[in-house]
Amino acid sequence: MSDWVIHTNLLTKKYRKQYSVKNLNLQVARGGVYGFLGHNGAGKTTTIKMLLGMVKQTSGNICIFDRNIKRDRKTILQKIGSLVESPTYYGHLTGHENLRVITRVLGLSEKHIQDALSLVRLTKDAHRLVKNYSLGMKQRLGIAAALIGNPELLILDEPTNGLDPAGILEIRDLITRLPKERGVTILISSHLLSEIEQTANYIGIINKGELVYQDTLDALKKQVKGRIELEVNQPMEAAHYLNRFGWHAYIDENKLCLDVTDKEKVAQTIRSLVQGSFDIFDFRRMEPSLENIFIELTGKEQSL
Ligand SMILES: Nc1ncnc2c1ncn2[C@@H]1O[C@H](COP(=O)(O)OP(=O)(O)OP(=O)(O)O)[C@@H](O)[C@H]1O
Repeated sequence: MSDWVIHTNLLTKKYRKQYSVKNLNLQVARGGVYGFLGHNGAGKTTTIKMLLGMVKQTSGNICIFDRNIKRDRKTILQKIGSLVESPTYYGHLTGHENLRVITRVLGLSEKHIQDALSLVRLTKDAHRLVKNYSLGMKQRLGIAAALIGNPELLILDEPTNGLDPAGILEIRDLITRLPKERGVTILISSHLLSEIEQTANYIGIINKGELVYQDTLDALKKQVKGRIELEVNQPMEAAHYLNRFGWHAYIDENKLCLDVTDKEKVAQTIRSLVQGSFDIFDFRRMEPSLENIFIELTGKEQSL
């Protein structure tokens, strides 16, 4: 058994001459939450639909549970729960009745319904009509439906889209609990870094169909540099002056900048500037931001 629940090799989808997904080598580890991040139109849904066999790849391979989707599609899909685009439900039925429709099709028992409702914390509201549910509750019902066959892998495409802050919190809580309580592996897509950052331990960033980053969230954080910005009387001269002492100062919007945030280095920089007789009018410490890295990797023109 490999470490990967999902493993794709050069996965590619072309619509006419346009690549939607290009040479994707996705590696989703067992038991964790994989955050699949990218701007709108980056190729997340297309990738997810290929994983679920809803869209046929142009080239490349998909292995899920160490099986090739081309050969073992049915066996693989039996172990996956998914929520792609908005969940479908009957508004005139209760949450419980909606799930019963699914268990009948799958030949599952009442216990499965109770279990799924309890996981998404909808037991109390199970006998209310779904048309009276909040958006967050409807989304949780969609996830309950995805969980009903006790899947090993849960794939959620932008599950918090359109939800209010309370709804987002509900889904976030659920995504954090499931791997711990059930050992489920989760792949969740989003265009919001802040969303993925809260729940995922592994990150894949897709940009214009290509994977531009894939590693742990911690590794991504290590790439993040903070910086200091100083307003000085002669910024260009000050940068040259500092660089003669081995600093890497640069100018951004007429501010003198250095990619340092640790206290000792900040103090040394200011001391050097004072010794060089530069006037310091203003000083700002810019804390490291994951968002900056995301923008760097995916292009500034599409900032979040
Ligand atoms: N059936 C299709 N025919 C032609 N082009 C398509 C089709 N489906 C998707 N695309 C194109 O593929 C690219 C990736 O779309 P996709 O929906 O996978 O992106 P996404 O990252 O999921 O974004 P969003 O969150 O907006 O859905 C887009 O340029 C889209 O227009």
